[in-house]
Amino acid sequence: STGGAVATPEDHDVEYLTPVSIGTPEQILNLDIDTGSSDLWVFSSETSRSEVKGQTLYDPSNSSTAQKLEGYTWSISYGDGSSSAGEVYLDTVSIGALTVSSQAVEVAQKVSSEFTSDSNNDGLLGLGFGSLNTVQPNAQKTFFDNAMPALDSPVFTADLKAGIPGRYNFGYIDPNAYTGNITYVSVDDSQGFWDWTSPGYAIGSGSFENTTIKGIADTGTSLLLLPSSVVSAYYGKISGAKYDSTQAGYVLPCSPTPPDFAFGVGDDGAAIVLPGKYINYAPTGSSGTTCFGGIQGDSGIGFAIFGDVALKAAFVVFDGGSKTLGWASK
Ligand SMILES: NCc1ccc(-c2ccco2)nc1
Repeated sequence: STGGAVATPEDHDVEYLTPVSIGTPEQILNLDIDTGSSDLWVFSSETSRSEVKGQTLYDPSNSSTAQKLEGYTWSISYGDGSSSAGEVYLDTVSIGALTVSSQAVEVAQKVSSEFTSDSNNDGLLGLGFGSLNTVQPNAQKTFFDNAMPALDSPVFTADLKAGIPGRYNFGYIDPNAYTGNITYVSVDDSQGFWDWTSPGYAIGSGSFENTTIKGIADTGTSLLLLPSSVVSAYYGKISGAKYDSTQAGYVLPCSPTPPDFAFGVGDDGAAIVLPGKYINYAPTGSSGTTCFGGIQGDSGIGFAIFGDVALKAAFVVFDGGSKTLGWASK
């Protein structure tokens, strides 16, 4: 089997939302597919009314295939400080033509203000490794883990794009979605993440800097978070760029277009190039003169995060069979 669906960017590509069908008859919710976590949770009929503002709600009582897991609960908090918690059902979940008949659907009873104010986001679909799942008393499998045995190939791919819809596919690699070769690298799944090591970076037309950068491929994080030495080297090349403590990040003049940023993949010289315009993440004020940087520091996290700013420059294969990541330009 195979499947897939469109991934539509929200403002500034802060996140990408994908239609997911849940229950019988189908209830379609737009979920944030997140390779950095492993819970599938949704806004629901059980979500505190004061914490819902425009989201589509999954109502298990309207699904003939919903089965409550009595006594099961979940609670999750994310790196950005947001959180949610609730109870658990099993139901049929589909992404395009790919259906999992008994998927754990975690219904939110509480969500933090960040989710409440994100009116188009109806929940998250985690595609990290199973060890990150928060369901108690027994952890539940991700959609990918449940689907994998039936997939033509044990993979899913992320083809996110700047400002326009891209796609998540399951079970196959679309040869028309990328250019050149796919370079595969090893993954350390010991922390539950798609954790890999880049050999270094280059700024603009500059020489390649060999420096080990260990980090996670995370579709659920907006920015590219890198070691402070790399971030300082990048913004040091840009007149007027500075760390703004009020914005809690590096800001830069939106014009002229900043230099490209490339990160290495594998030991044969392959690299993914971020066009400089991807680093103009969003204007900080109404004038549009100053932009918030799409590359920021990873201090305090313990690893780099290759979030959407990086991923949207690549075609990425998440290989659950070999536990590798494949990177290609496009
Ligand atoms: N890295 C997982 C993740 C995804 C989305 C969010 C989110 C959306 C709205 C508010 O917070 N938070 C964390």
